[in-house]
Amino acid sequence: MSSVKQLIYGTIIHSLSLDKLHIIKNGLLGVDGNGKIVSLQEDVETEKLDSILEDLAEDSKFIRLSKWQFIMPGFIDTHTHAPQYANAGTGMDLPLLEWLDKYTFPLEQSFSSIEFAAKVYPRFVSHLLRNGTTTAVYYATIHLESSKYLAETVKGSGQRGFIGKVNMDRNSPEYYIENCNDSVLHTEEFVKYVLDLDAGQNLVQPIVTPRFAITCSEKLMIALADIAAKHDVPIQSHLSENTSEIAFVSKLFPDIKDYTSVYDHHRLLNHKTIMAHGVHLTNDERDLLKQRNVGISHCPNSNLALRSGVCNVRQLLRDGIKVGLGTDISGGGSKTILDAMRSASTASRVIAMRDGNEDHLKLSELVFLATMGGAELVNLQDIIGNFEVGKDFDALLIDPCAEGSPIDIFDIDDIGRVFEKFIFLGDDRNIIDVFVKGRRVSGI
Ligand SMILES: Nc1nc2[nH]cnc2c(=O)[nH]1
Ligand SMILES: [Zn+2]
Repeated sequence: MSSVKQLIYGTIIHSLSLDKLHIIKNGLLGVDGNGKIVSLQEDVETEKLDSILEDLAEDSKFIRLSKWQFIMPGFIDTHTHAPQYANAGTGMDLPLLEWLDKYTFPLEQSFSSIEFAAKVYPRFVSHLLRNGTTTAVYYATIHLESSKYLAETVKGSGQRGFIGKVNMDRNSPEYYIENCNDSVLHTEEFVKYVLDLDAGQNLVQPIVTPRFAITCSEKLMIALADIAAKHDVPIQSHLSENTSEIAFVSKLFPDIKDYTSVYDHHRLLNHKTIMAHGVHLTNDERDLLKQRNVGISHCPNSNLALRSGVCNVRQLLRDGIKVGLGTDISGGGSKTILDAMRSASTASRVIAMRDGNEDHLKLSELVFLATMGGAELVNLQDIIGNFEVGKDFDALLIDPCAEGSPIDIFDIDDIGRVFEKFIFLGDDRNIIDVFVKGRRVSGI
């Protein structure tokens, strides 16, 4: 017990696999001074608590959860655009390519000003944390300085984050474009800067970010693949989101078989690559993604809002492709992974109705995608995603009875139903504490 710095007693809920949601009653979870889970016991009788607490070091903290409170793993947002937070909830009248031109590129250009970035980024990171996102995978903009500033903001907040300086050297408006050399030089500088900032802590990491094949020349894509390989860092981009985008890519690369192969051709696909969307993939493309062990960030809010299409997540999972959830702010209008889970549920029901032979996603699967699935996408499945002993304590303390709670509990309810109510009805009022690596981070 001497290494335990925090001990939590009560209901503990986490995902063991896609179909196994584990609800531990009278659980006892110990966290050490480095934020690591050192013990997890089930069914610990209340009567035994006194003697357990006697052994607890004086400077350790004990949290006893009340009847309906529980802890669960923090949410992982595997795809979001921090600058686009300023547009969230607006401009959803156009499809992807027109939407980028009219709303998104003009906004992102404003981040050439650090002053503007300072108005948006801290608010966005705070909102994500308050809504239970303990890990987020961010796109910044093409600007080196404000991208560094986003990394510093995430670091300062205590959130775990992957931050990408966006690359685009063609098919972009003249007010928002880089030349290939600058793009490469700035990216390498950015990668080194963020690696230094993190100092090996696995909290803030760089991610190489060719925006998508349309806005990146072949030379740029290859140079970016080299930077990612040299520094052993992950890669993110967009893939097969919208049919006009796919047609544009096949016009740009007439000799390459399909969109996924374009990235493969430029050595951008590996086990550390996260591709957002993957709505319209062919069988061959899914095979290639599986072969390269690429993860797909499913962004249902965005796919519905931009009318990009409905992604068949069950098909991806059947094919053995890793899947996590993303908010894709501001293609998607909601900044919460709770909302992404609900939209993923709705999207899967649309597929079920349309195809007849496909079942919708179940609660255990939605929770897995929001936690363990995301951990697999960012290659931190041995560090976060659930409460296995040895992992970091990235967690949410949920109070279904918090003040102003949108959840009502009745005599017919049990903890399983209350958990389901939180997933489908709950909001930030129920998230009363957020921990990353054992540290409380909700107070920003
Ligand atoms: N949803 C979405 N798709 C993209 N494809 C290229 N850029 C973007 C973006 O900012 N949002
Ligand atoms: Zn996106």
